[in-house]
Amino acid sequence: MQETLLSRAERSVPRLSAALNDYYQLTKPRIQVLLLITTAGAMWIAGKGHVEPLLLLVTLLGGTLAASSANAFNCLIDRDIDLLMERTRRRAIPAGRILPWQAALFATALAVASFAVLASFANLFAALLAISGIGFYVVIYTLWLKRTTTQNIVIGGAAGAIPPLVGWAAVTGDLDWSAWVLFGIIFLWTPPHFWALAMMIREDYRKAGVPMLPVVAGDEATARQIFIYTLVLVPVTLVLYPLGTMGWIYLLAAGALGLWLTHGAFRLLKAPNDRKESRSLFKRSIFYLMLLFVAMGIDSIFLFA
Ligand code: HEM
Ligand SMILES: CC(C)=CCC/C(C)=C/CC/C(C)=C/COP(=O)(O)OP(=O)(O)O
Repeated sequence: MQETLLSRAERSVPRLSAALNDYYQLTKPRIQVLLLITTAGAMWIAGKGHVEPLLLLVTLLGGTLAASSANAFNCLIDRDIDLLMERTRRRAIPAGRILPWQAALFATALAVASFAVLASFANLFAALLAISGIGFYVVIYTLWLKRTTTQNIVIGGAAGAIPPLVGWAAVTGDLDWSAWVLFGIIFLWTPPHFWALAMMIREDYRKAGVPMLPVVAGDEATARQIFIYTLVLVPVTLVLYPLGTMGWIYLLAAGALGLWLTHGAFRLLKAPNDRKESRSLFKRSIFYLMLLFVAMGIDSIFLFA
């Protein structure tokens, strides 16, 4: 009897950890690291190199809960198209391991937790910004634009640019020009980031009937758009220097990183059908944004020392 109970308990441990992992994956954890870096970078600059460790911690926690909620709602709403795409068909909802009502409850609980954490330990403005980020990503991007227009991620990309606003507001209770430049950087970065990926997996989106730009307009037109957005993005990153928000260390880093990203976008422009080039630009876009925000952090240490 005791043995049966024991073996039953032994069997339930892996099942519980598999279920927990399914819920964890619903939050798209791999994307969160970069969202955390952009939030922390904004807080560091807003605090002129000095941020209360506890405020940093609770803001990153509240921001992660908000992004997790947004991603879980996205997985819930997109379960039909996720089932049709190779990249996403093994996700827990389309694969039937999490039921839609369970995902809805999970996503709602995360949103409530995010609001409670940010409103209690940061401020109401930061909490409201995070909630509006969830609303924008879920309603404007996922429910409306994603399935209806090739400009889906251009407008929807504004949601991904909200985390630095949350970080800035948590520190100052307000948003100034520099905060909006950070927003603009991520807003303009999103099309090169995402369209490079969409070029790699264009057939998946075609199968699912999602009107991503490479599906509708083709590789050449998409590579051209990526190049244009990159050319606009780089000068916007440099604006933080004349604004006095960042110093020369950042200026040099942003210039060098900008050339590196532009070079990647140019190579794709020359070979728009080459999947190696789109894959390389997608990876480059992620390192680019990560290193840009790391450079902001390093510069603030010297600038505000
Ligand atoms: C509307 C805007 C965006 C769209 C449509 C988008 C789309 C995607 C997609 C479809 C993937 C592949 C994910 C997978 O294979 O599961 C991806 C990867 C990624 N995205 Fe985005 N993204 C957007 C904005 C952002 C933002 C704002 C960030 C962070 C600041 C971000 C960070 C990342 C990272 C780090 C990865 C790589 C994950 C990995 O290691 O596989 N994305 N993105
Ligand atoms: C403050 C706050 C809560 C902001 C929200 C930030 C956020 C969740 C950004 C995520 C952007 C993203 C990964 C989009 C992919 O969606 P997709 O549906 O195209 O990707 P998929 O095909 O992998 O599901």
